[in-house]
Amino acid sequence: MTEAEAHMDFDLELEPEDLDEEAPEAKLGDPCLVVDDLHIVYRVIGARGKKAAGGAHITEVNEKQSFVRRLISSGRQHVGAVSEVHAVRGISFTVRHGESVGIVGVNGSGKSTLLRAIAGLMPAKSGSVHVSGEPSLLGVNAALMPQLSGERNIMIGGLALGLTPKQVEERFDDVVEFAGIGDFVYMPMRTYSSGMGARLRFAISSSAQPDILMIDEALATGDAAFKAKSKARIEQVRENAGTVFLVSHSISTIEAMCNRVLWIHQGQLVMDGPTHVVTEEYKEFVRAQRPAGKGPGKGPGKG
Ligand SMILES: Nc1ncnc2c1ncn2[C@@H]1O[C@H](COP(=O)(O)OP(=O)(O)OP(=O)(O)O)[C@@H](O)[C@H]1O
Repeated sequence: MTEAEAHMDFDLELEPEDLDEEAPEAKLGDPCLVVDDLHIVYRVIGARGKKAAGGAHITEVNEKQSFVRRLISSGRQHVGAVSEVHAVRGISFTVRHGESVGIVGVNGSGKSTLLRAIAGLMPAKSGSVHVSGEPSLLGVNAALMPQLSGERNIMIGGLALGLTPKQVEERFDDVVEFAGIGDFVYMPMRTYSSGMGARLRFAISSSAQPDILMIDEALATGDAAFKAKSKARIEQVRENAGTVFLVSHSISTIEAMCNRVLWIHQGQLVMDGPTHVVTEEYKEFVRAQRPAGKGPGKGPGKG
């Protein structure tokens, strides 16, 4: 089984506790996020090949250098060609307050890149992201530091989300309890399992009642009890007219938590609609890929 197929199996994994659950009806408010024809490009030095993970497009960049520039750089070590990975290619959508939006797609399709762009952590090559609301939208992922203890990261992450030091102190015990990391909170974050790290990030980012709560896979790494707690917290955010974005390979988690789903493939939006309509199509697509045994070959809607 290829790595892509292994992930696809995980995609379709249904957990018994989620089967009967559906995301509650959303009370929708005004638009709070507009993504307009967004393009995100990574520049990679020394890369070769035409396709990256998930079929993202790679272009080798032939930079014409001036005579002076060539003269200056002639003494430097040659680091290879510069390539561009076009990870998000012309995505547009609008989200309203109170929506809970899931993002699905095979590995490397551009989900995390899109989330990071919405969080303001990735510059757009072209197009734009317009956000209304507090800058607590900032994902804490960028702010957390693996060499520092969980305790220090709770403070840094809380401050990055706009809390005062006193507010962080008041919420400290709740964050540790929610993340279920016990005394590990005094250890450097680099010693955490990926699940512990993900749970702590979720606990920090949801402690500030953000306008837009963004979750990347954290829920997939938690047990049933953590999922139940997370679901309650997501609903709390939405009740306060917040918006939730969730990237997960667990379709059952997306179905339990989201009212709307965006399906991204090779950096493009292939479907945007009510959760079950999109997840059914997506599951069909993933199943159709399996017999070929070669991972994601054809794109959706390409026969
Ligand atoms: N820092 C980077 N530099 C260069 N290319 C990158 C970088 N990060 C991601 N990419 C490429 O951009 C494309 C989209 O990656 P991204 O991580 O957004 O996909 P994803 O859908 O979140 O994948 P996964 O489900 O595996 O987490 C992939 O082809 C990936 O290889």
